Amino acid sequence: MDEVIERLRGGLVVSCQAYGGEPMNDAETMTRVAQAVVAGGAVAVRAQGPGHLRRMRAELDVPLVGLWKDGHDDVFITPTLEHAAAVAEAGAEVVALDGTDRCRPDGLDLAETIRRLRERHPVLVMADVSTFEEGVLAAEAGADLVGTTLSGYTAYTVKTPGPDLDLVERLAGALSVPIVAEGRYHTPDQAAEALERGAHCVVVGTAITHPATITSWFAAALETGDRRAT
Ligand SMILES: CC(=O)N[C@H](C=O)[C@@H](O)[C@H](O)[C@H](O)COP(=O)(O)O
Repeated sequence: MDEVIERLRGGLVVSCQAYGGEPMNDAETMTRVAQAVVAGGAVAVRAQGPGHLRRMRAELDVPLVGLWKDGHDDVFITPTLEHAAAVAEAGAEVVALDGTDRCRPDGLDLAETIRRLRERHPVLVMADVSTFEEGVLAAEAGADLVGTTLSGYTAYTVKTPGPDLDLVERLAGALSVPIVAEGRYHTPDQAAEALERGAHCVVVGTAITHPATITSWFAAALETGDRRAT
């Protein structure tokens, strides 16, 4: 498993996810997207749901960072031990789960979730956190990697337009586990800066794999028309 951490070092992990009833939300399409990002240089793929993960595991050679989203509010990223076990059984080498210290739906705390998951599966655990304090607690709870994924997505954090690079730098300065920079990395420069500020690797999702959002950025810029002569 140390080998997986080494494969991630200094690299780009691309999150290949579609949501709800979106047209690209099927295992076949997301697996093709994942193959395309690997061809472009992604060292690993982050993906959602046992069905997508199983398909990707059969067709990709890179490590999979797997999660299972359930719900939208509070704890929704791989919320319970059973979700985590299903992600591991689908073939993910790294199980990404909510690493905040909020109550989990199955009543287990993070340390117990990680301990019981490891009893069942030889996986790495990535704790998705939203604050520095959560990152410290997640490392103490046994997480192998700590990601800034949830900064801006909890009730007590602010969603800045860009990534939370300060959180990356603080966590990297304080913890010995690898820090994964994730959340609103929209440009290559931002991703490179995360590595300079101590990240072990960077996860980019929307800006590479979510065409509806990328298109909306361009469409909005045309609608504003600020640059057009009046
Ligand atoms: C908060 C949450 O639900 N994040 C999810 C976690 O897997 C995904 O929806 C994000 O796309 C992923 O974190 C990558 O981030 P971005 O798409 O900003 O590059």
